[in-house]
Amino acid sequence: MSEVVVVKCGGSTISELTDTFFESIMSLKLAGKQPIIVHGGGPAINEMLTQLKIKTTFVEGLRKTTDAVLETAEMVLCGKMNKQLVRSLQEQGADSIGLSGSDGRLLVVKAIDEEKLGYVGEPVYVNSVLINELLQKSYIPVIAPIGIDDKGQHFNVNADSAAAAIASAMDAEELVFVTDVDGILKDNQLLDVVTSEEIEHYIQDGTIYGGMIPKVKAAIKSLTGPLNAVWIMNGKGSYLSQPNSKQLLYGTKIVKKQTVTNML
Ligand SMILES: Nc1ncnc2c1ncn2[C@@H]1O[C@H](COP(=O)(O)OP(=O)(O)O)[C@@H](O)[C@H]1O
Ligand SMILES: CC(=O)N[C@@H](CCC(=O)OP(=O)(O)O)C(=O)O
Repeated sequence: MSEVVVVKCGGSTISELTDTFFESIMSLKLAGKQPIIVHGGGPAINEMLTQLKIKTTFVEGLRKTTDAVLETAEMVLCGKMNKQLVRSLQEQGADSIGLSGSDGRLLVVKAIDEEKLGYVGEPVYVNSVLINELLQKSYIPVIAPIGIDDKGQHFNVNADSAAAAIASAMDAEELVFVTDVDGILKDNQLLDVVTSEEIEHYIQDGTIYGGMIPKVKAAIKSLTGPLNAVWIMNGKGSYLSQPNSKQLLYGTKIVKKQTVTNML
């Protein structure tokens, strides 16, 4: 199986993604890579919850998920956001297929803390056999972050952690978080390369906050496996259209530890 590239599209940027982004995904495919899209949809869930007058709160970046919140999140993520991405890829000629993590038990999860967070799950198993079958049939899977537990209960899953779990299970070559900023910023400057250790420090001192926290935590967790680097970049960037020109990458590269080359 050729190299898997997991691209996580943040809800902050999905509605802003242009044809160039979707063409880039097709370019990856044409260059012989196997793109997998995992997406979020936080702002769209917020909007729908407001319309339905359902209260929502966040605990450490995770949405406390009651029955009503779960129903709404599933509707928005698996309906609206997932189909929007599937359609945009199809418009570029891709054979994209939309799934949620509960379809085919693709993303098995366990509750993080039901009392504190309700139906919020953390990934414990990824059905990589199913994903591989789709890749072999040349589909681009587009995966919504809803998980299922061993009793069949559905869960809301942070999309960054879903993407990291899928990248690890698929032995991905690359994991790219596409968001609405160029990467990790410190004093308004883009950090080109950061290590897991530096990230812990930046969370402590408040440089990294809010929605960037689940992203960097998911990145650090996935770096404990074979993956060597995780990228955070802007949905409006041009990297993805240049799969063979890594020197053109623009964003933050998160690495396990500072390599000698990086320090020079
Ligand atoms: N150090 C940082 N550098 C850049 N963005 C940061 C940083 N710390 C927090 N953020 C915030 O993280 C946001 C991206 O996370 P989030 O809104 O959850 O995006 P997504 O929906 O793409 O997952 C940025 O828009 C920014 O407000
Ligand atoms: C548990 C939890 O917080 N789930 C997220 C799922 C969507 C998501 O992660 O979307 P972004 O990538 O846009 O942040 C939520 O309900 O907002």
